[in-house]
Amino acid sequence: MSYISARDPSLSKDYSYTKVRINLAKHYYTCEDTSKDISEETVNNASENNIVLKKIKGVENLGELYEIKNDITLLCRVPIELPHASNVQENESITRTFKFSKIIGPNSNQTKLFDEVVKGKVLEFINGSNCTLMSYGASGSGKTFTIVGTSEEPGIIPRSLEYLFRTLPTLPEVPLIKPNASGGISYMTEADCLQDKMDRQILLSKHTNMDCALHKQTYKAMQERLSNELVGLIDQPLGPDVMLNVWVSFAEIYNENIYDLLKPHPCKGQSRQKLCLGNVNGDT
Ligand SMILES: Nc1ncnc2c1ncn2[C@@H]1O[C@H](COP(=O)(O)OP(=O)(O)OP(=O)(O)O)[C@@H](O)[C@H]1O
Repeated sequence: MSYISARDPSLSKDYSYTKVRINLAKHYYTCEDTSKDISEETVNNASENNIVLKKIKGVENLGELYEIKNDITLLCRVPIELPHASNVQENESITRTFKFSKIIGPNSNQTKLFDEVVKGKVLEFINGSNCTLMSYGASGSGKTFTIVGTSEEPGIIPRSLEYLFRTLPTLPEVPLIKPNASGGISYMTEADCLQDKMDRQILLSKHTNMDCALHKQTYKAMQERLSNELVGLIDQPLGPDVMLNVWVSFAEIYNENIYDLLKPHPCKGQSRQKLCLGNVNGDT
């Protein structure tokens, strides 16, 4: 997990920011058979590294809309009452078959999802691999529920954080190193540490007391729920020469602009600073 570089104003001098657009469909491809009847010939193109999951939220008319053929095949029906494509007869229903790496059915829950899909990835991350998990779906389809969850049913973020921090050995209170924009690390001076501490205090004080208390209360309840979950095992015990620091970034993409959510809100009348995607040594 990296730290958003644009929080450091000095970086803009050293790096050229470019418009970088990636067609994610090419990377995260789920094969679709557009024929009207189910065909078993569809091919699953999700590779070992690109796992495409379909999570199905329980809704009343689920059976009319979806049929889970097996662990990886989903049949979707476009409801007859919806406007159809021009080449489809009236009263004719359309069905489409989609293949995924795995289908998480409506009877699954947050614990199963985390244990079956995410936990292994967090462990891989702890042991040195890069992992990305992206949640994509229409408004109201359950992204926030799945990723954040509730006090009663904590989602992927609180579960990952608890798993991460309970698996790692105790971390130093003062950070000594920090990721930089070129993918390396920089050592922090005493002044950097002080600045970072002040940034954190400002960030937390910018919430109203009510918000802050509510967030803490919710997270505490989540932590209590997760306190009996098993921790992971680090591949190799860390030697005395290994230094561990954890940094997180939290960004929002809104109307095609990227904003750092860990940067305090600007004063009234000022607009939020937009972040740019940068290209450093060929990496975005
Ligand atoms: N698996 C689930 N079980 C129970 N309730 C769910 C589930 N998934 C979503 N919900 C409920 O459905 C509603 C919409 O879900 P949510 O807010 O997570 O959608 P979203 O995809 O984040 O929407 P938006 O993009 O508009 O923010 C919420 O009330 C949420 O609690």
